[in-house]
Amino acid sequence: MKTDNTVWHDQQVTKQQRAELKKQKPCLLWYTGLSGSGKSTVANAVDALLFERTCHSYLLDGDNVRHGLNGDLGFSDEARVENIRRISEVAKLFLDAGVIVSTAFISPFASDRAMAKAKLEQGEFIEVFIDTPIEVCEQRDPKGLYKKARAGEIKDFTGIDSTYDVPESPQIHVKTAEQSIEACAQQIVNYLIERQFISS
Ligand SMILES: Nc1ncnc2c1ncn2[C@@H]1O[C@H](COP(=O)(O)OS(=O)(=O)O)[C@@H](OP(=O)(O)O)[C@H]1O
Ligand SMILES: Nc1ncnc2c1ncn2[C@@H]1O[C@H](COP(=O)(O)OP(=O)(O)O)[C@@H](O)[C@H]1O
Repeated sequence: MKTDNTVWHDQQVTKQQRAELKKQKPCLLWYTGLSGSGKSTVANAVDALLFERTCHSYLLDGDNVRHGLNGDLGFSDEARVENIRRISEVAKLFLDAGVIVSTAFISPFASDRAMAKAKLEQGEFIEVFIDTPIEVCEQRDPKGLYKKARAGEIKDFTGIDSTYDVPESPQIHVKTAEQSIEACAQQIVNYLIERQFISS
């Protein structure tokens, strides 16, 4: 619970100085898509390409964050809202440190993605829609979760009995059923170069 007795301290080293040191413009690549759409795979491939280019990046991945920071949260609508709220706050801290951040969460609700965007400066939030038809996700089923959801063993499964709001105007639209993992990752890195978040 926030109290009235806390005061914001400006830090001596600024976000801009940190970014200049790293020779990059911090931003948040916000991956969103169904389970099995390819968020983790593509985000990891992008992160590896950025690392190769000596960029300072970090990936917050849904499954991993749910093991620690958000280990107390389930998959009700309320829990998902709190999950995204915490992630967006953590991502903002990373941006303050001058880092290029990727978050790979289903983040099914448009209102939560808008909330995450609103926390950042103009242009920093880059919505990356990993657009993969549910039939393809279900066929891939890398964790066997669709099978369990169809069998009624998992409730509130996104795309089956829980909502996914399709992004209306994502900055980057990635179709993993039509392109290789490498091509998807390169599409995102090209966007960062074109918008001068990183140098070519
Ligand atoms: N009910 C239900 N619905 C959707 N997903 C489920 C569910 N239960 C467990 N899982 C597994 O949890 C991963 C999704 O976690 P996220 O934190 O990305 O979800 S959310 O953004 O809060 O909606 C998701 O990971 P990904 O497959 O990587 O998306 C699943 O492995
Ligand atoms: N072009 C592609 N982009 C991303 N993933 C792909 C692609 N083609 C096949 N896949 C496979 O789809 C699966 C996606 O799983 P994952 O990345 O865990 O998705 P999510 O994080 O969205 O749940 C992986 O097994 C991956 O190898």
